[in-house]
Amino acid sequence: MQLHISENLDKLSTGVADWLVQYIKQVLQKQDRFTIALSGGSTPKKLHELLVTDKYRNEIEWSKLHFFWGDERYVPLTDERSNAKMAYDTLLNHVPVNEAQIHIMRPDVAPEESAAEYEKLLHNYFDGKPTTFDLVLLGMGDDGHTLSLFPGKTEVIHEQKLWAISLWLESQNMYRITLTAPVVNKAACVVFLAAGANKTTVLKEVITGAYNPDLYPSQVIKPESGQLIWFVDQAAAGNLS
Ligand SMILES: O=C(O)[C@H](O)[C@@H](O)[C@H](O)[C@H](O)COP(=O)(O)O
Repeated sequence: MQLHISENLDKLSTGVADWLVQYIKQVLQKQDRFTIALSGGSTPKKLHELLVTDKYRNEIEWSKLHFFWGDERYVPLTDERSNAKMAYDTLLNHVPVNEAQIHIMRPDVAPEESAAEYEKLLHNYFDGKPTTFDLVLLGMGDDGHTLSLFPGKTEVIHEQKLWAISLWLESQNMYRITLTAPVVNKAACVVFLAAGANKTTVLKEVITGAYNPDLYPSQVIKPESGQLIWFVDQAAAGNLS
């Protein structure tokens, strides 16, 4: 596991953007497609906004990237809570990609159907390959959740068969569609982004505490053969080093 600590979210985002450009180039030297699962939440926004500036935009072969999501709120694509909307608004509408490269978790069919459709899509892409996504970008909530694996949701946290499932999240009064640990843990590289003092305590528990994924679901992310990299700011890192 690698831990990169930056002074603040801006510097964290720049560090991730620099790393990402090099990683994409490295992967595309060996294959003609790069698969990335985007994270929801607010932390990735700054990274997305950087990637659409000339400095980074011109360094990436956008036509070779395929975009997936780690999880989605089951709300219309026009809803501000939609992870897909956030990605379109801050990234996908500003780079030369076409709809065939973008694979959303559909909010216009029943949640179970959307998850089942995504399950099929993922197997079409990754069955028979040594790893799944080239990169999974993840955030971590201040309760230690990642994707839509929330504390106490033991079935979802420990799902071992399906790669994509739907769940009812009573705390937010909405359905969620989420990838599960098995498909993420088969990725070639998993990157967590975490920033802010509200994550200090939980980050220390997740990274250095006893293994307790029912309380700290982010701990269930342990790539089998891929890299695990944390990009955090000093506020979240606290006295981690
Ligand atoms: O749909 C979501 O909410 C995200 O996928 C979720 O897992 C997010 O990454 C964390 O909640 C961190 O969110 P912030 O980046 O806003 O702190």
